[in-house]
Amino acid sequence: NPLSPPSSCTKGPGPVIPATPLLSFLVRVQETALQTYGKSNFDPKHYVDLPLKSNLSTTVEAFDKLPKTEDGSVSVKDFEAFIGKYFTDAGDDVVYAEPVDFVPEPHGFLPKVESPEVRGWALEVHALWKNLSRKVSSSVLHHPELHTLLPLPRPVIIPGSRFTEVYYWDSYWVIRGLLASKMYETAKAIVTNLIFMLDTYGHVLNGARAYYTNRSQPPLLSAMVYEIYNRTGDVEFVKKSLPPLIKEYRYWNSDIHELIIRDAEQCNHFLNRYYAMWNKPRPESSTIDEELASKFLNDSEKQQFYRELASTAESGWDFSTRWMRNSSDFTTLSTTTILPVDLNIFILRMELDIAFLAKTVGENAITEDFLRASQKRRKAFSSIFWNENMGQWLDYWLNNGADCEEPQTWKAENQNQKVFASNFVPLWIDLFNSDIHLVEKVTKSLQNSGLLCAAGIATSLTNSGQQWDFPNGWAPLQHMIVEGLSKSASMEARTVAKDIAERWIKTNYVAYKKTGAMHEKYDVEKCGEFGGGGEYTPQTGFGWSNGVVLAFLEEFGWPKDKKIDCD
Ligand SMILES: OC[C@H]1O[C@H](O[C@H]2O[C@H](CO)[C@@H](O)[C@H](O)[C@H]2O)[C@H](O)[C@@H](O)[C@@H]1O
Repeated sequence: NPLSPPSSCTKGPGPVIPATPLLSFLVRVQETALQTYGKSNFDPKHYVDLPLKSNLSTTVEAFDKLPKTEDGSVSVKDFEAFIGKYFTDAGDDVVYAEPVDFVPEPHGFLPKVESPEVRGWALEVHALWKNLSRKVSSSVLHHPELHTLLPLPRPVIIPGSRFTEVYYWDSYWVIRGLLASKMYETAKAIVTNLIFMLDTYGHVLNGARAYYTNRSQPPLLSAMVYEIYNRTGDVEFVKKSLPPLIKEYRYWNSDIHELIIRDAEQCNHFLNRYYAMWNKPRPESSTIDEELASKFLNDSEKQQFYRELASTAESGWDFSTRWMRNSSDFTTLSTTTILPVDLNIFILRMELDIAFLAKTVGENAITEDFLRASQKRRKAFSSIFWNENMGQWLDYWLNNGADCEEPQTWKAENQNQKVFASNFVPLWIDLFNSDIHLVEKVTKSLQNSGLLCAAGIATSLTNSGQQWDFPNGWAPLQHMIVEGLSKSASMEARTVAKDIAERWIKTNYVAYKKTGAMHEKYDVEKCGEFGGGGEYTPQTGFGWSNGVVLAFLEEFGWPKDKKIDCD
């Protein structure tokens, strides 16, 4: 791929970004906390989010002196006294920031929402941007060594609850909502922060914490810049963003994330996978990962499993049977040997966005290069991911032990024929949704897939207890599929899009009225119920859900007399 950096592909164990001394110490504190309190209501992330009051060495010394029993536990009294003396509360270093562009009812807000009831709720959701707006405290800026929270120059919108830092892919849907709320400055500030991370660490981090430096998340920075430009026409913003976007493109097409597949016509395709630069337990979930890995006796198997866990977190779908070779055995997680449909769609979108944005600022040579790259990837979608019988695009499984140097030959049996919402994400891209015959075929396939439920699109058909599986529905997945279908010239596709959007709006509304909150995920089998499963308790707030509801209400509106309760 001529747009990729030169390959420095090496065989053997992959790269690792070392943890900071503070982070390694907080993982020890987390382990002791688990021994001390036990598993019930234990959230490991809490301990790696604790800000230090003073320097690390004094704190470590005090920790080492705590009287410990043989199993590593400390008395609750001693542990609490230690935490109180040496740490401020988790979240103390993330402070409220008044959004500069928030007004209670923006001029021209959701013009198609005529129902007073729905309008009232939409204004409450809009007001949640104020609750979720944060900046780093001055201690983070002046003493970053005391915090795992990373210093960022501008305010952010956080997802909410335990997620008190900005997240990469969440920000795309947060921004879609902010644009409906006419909060353009807040939207641009988020992008400025993500670009700051890209400049500082070489990639946009999963989130703004020291424990996320070893991986990214689904790459949607170019899509954020595109949407903001589309609303504001701010050419200066595009000029500033273009070089970082090209830098990010190179990151995703560098050796660890890029592989070559040779199709039946002997044509090579450069495609991408998730791959974290980490081979230990995820610090934010260290106690959980260690327990999960306990079945492996051999160190190199353990390290590979830890890399799979972190790479799955990079995918944003943590966790799901989608990444498991055997869907009933979590330890068969194999994310690094999968070419995911959605990741490759995000990179195709990056190519198209960069081509468009470069044209906007007169960089025609860049436009040409990126259009060429997008045409190649478009072909790869037909040869590698498309399955004509199913009318869906399927993830492609690499042979075990894949390395980046040797092209692998495409085999039909390596397409994962299980149904996931991600199989329909290509519809989001105009190259696909503008083809009416294709859209009609894929729409039929979606209708027959089993994913369409009473309250939205299910993530998969497998009820595994993982959060990115049935019966959970996630706002980003609803949005990409609905937006794709609704752009099509096919009447049938547009009707399906509107129907899904209405079901999703209803379930968000009814759950909000019942619980007083917007939720991170919903149960698509039961209208008005939030989702569950996974390694942490269900969270509220919630950035991307708010963004998608506002974007749907802006697009589809709500008539004056239409009911909004669950039928
Ligand atoms: O602490 C466990 C994991 O939590 C995050 O993942 C989930 O929340 C994110 C924020 O809303 C979301 O982006 C992701 O899709 C969710 O699965 C975090 O991103 C993971 O890295 C972390 O291990």
